[in-house]
Amino acid sequence: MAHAVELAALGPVYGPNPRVGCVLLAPEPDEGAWSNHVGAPRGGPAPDDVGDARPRRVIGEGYHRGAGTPHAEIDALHDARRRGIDPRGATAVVTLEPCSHTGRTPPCAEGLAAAGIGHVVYAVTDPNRLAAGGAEVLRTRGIRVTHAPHERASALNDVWATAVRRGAPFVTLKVATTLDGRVAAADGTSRWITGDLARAHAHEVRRRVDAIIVGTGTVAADDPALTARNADGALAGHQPLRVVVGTREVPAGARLRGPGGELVHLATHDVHVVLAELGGREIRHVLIEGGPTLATAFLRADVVDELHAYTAPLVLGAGAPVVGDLGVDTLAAAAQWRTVHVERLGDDVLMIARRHRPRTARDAADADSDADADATARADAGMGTATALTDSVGNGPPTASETVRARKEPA
Ligand SMILES: NC(=O)C1=CN([C@@H]2O[C@H](COP(=O)(O)OP(=O)(O)OC[C@H]3O[C@@H](n4cnc5c(N)ncnc54)[C@H](OP(=O)(O)O)[C@@H]3O)[C@@H](O)[C@H]2O)C=CC1
Ligand SMILES: Nc1c(N[C@@H]2O[C@H](COP(=O)(O)O)[C@@H](O)[C@H]2O)[nH]c(=O)[nH]c1=O
Ligand SMILES: [Zn+2]
Repeated sequence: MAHAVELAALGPVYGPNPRVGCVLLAPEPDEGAWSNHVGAPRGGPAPDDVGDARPRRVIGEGYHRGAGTPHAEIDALHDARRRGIDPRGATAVVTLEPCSHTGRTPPCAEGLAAAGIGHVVYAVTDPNRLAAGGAEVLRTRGIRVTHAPHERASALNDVWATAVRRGAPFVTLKVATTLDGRVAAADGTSRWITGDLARAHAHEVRRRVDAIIVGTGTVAADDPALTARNADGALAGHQPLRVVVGTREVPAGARLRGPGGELVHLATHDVHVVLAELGGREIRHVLIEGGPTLATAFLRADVVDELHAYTAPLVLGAGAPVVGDLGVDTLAAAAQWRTVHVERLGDDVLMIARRHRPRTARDAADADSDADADATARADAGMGTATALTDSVGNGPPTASETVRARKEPA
């Protein structure tokens, strides 16, 4: 399963579909094929999560490359056939329950059954109600099915699964502030609060989300392009949707209208309308980069899942605060957050925190493992949301990006 997770991680983190990996194992233990077994322990065979006394030969592997392309299981079956191997009787180890539905592609449960697969081991129950039920379909075909929960397999699609269960996107709120929590000086100047490394980091995050949201106030003040750019300034291959919220028009010459992701203007102040609209477009992960008005509206509605707070060593003493009144009049009424990652970026510091919401009975029923939710969130900070983040809360190693101080992103 660990190798299936590695394969899954090769897929795109953005887009409507999950990252899924699949490894096909030969039906019988095969002494001669030791060198083909990825991760075979040097000291000799050991039980693996397929339940065998010793690892088996890998006869095919695959992963999902994004909506509309073959699912991991089908990709792995193709791989076996490319190798000239008949997968009949093989075990399919897959990170997500095989799908049972005809969506953009045919159902994998049927594909595995048709290929004569003898045993399916999967890590995560599919939270997508349209696609779920593949395990049962396989059982009714007489195929042995094992559910083997795996923390990293869950963590890999944590953001996606949250969005799919909810039918609305996972929400990340990014703010770049001074030490005294200001996003602009008294005269309105707001560029160059945080440095180049923070900017590069924020662009890396943009490359991983499906949509970026700002309010019309930010469009008017900053004229942002809201594109995802590589280190050399060139547009990244994946461009998130650019969403502007508010009643004012986006000016004809706005940079937002230039090259980049599709521009969507939502003339509303209702955050739930915004999220429903984006959920309807299969947007799984949104990044809010708006000003204090938008940040306040989303926090007040308690729809923010993750906070990315970039803090610069500047003290202004006056100027717009990052967030307005949230209706919190006593400490006990404040929303609870848990820090899942801290990183120094030049002179700035990034803190990533996840909203801590007690699990409902439904969440517990949906969950695949007993893994602590924070552990999942920390793992996700490294794989799902921010880039190359280590679990560095208090004890992580310094990152390669800790050396240079530079300037704030011009968006
Ligand atoms: N440091 C940072 O992280 C950032 C700083 N900034 C700075 O913030 C400032 C702009 O702040 P701000 O005007 O708050 O920017 P916003 O992006 O939050 O836009 C606010 C506008 O959006 C519309 N709007 C959308 N939703 C709501 C809602 N729920 N309630 C009320 N209005 C809503 C309103 O305009 P309408 O009348 O059109 O409906 C409102 O005036 C600039 O100085 C900018 O440089 C901006 C982004 C990031
Ligand atoms: N195995 C697996 C998925 N399994 C299920 O299929 C759903 C998407 O189906 P479709 O619209 O046909 O692409 C997805 O939400 C998930 O529930 N999806 C994937 O994109 N890749 C895969 O490898
Ligand atoms: Zn499938």
